[in-house]
Amino acid sequence: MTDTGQGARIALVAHDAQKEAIVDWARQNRARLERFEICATGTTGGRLSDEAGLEVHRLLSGPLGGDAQLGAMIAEGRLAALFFFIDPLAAMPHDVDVKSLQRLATLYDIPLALNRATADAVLAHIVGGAD
Ligand SMILES: O=C(CO)COP(=O)(O)O
Repeated sequence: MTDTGQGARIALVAHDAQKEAIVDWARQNRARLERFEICATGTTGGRLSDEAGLEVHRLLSGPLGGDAQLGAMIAEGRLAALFFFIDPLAAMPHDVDVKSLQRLATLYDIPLALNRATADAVLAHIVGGAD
């Protein structure tokens, strides 16, 4: 597993129906998230920056290659954890990219949170590692 210590790179991603939820979660956890270098897919990153005040490195939008960029980071050992608030009720045109990202996170044993409850648990875990 990639090191999750202070300053490690983490990624935040949310499908459209979950963007309010990830912004709300990020606001509530801003102090803890700021210990890390944050990457996000394009639209999610814009919202996190504007509405949660986080410093975010924005990648391409997910459907335009952002999920694939994150998958490459995982394969190269450059991502320590992935917070991916997925929409469980809608089909995505870029489903293959979504699946690929989840597969690579699983393959490379990256902490992967797919909903808010697990995001809380993963964040507590990596913050503990960063102390
Ligand atoms: O589609 C996404 C993840 O699969 C998220 O992309 P955006 O943050 O650009 O909306």
